[in-house]
Amino acid sequence: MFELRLLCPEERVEAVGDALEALDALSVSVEDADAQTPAEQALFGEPGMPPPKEGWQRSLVVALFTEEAQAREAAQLLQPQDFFQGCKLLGIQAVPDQDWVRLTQSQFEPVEITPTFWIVPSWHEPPAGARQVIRLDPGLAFGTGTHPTTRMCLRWIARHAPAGQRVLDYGCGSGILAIGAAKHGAAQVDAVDIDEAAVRSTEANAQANGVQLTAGLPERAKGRYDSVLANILATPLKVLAPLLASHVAPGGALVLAGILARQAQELKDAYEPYCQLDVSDEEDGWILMTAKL
Ligand SMILES: C[S@@+](CC[C@H](N)C(=O)[O-])C[C@H]1O[C@@H](n2cnc3c(N)ncnc32)[C@H](O)[C@@H]1O
Repeated sequence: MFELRLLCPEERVEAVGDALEALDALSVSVEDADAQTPAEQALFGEPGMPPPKEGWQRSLVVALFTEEAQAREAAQLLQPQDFFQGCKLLGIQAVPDQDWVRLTQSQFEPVEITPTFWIVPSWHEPPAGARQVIRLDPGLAFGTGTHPTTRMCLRWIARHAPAGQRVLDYGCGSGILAIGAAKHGAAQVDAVDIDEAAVRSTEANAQANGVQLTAGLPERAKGRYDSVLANILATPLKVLAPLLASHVAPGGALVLAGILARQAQELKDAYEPYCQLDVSDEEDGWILMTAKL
């Protein structure tokens, strides 16, 4: 692979990027040409505010090509164009071969939920002492155990070991909570999501983990469950309050995540007609709220 490196003023970046893509660049990346210098510019605003400006004053534009000849031809075609005015060709250089798969994989390590309960990517050996292991690779659906909300739900499952129970994972994503419950002995597990891709991902992950569960769209959730887990977000959790509460069997547990610490009271209020929610775990500003019905 060969990369063509260009320096472009802010107003030229879009046209040059589009032209490079039209010239069959495999990828085009843009970064602040003044990064790591006193002239570096931040392009993010205060929370809730727009960014101070759309682009950097000077951008380093890097286009990747399979062949050196393609990179040279792109440079020759770009230089006489009107929209190239003010831009500068920095050079063409070979990109050393990398094992990209290995590099990506090396960023995903096994995740410890408890000393005996781990989430382990397929390319790793489970750590010694792991008794319940969820095999899961980063994929399209949310839930690979790297987010605090998922970890808190899994910790709850490990602590409350739902052996023999009927469990509902509402908003299953990758199916990680449903699989975790099955690995802890749940007798029947239903996993539902509004996203069809999540349903397919859950089915595939359940099979890869050798566990039985039923995955489907939300209407697949039927009747009452001993434990209902929902890691969504505060707003949908509030809307879903009557529905989720109606799926919990008398004496059963409701476990909600995806809630920021400052949203605790709103959630308590929304569920007050059905149960008393309490904060039972906290990690990185996220809370786990649970109730017995
Ligand atoms: C934050 S992910 C959680 C995934 C996984 N359960 C976990 O704990 O990592 C939330 C999931 O809820 C799904 N979702 C969002 N709103 C929903 C709704 N109203 N009903 C069912 N699923 C919903 C999303 O498609 C997404 O897969």
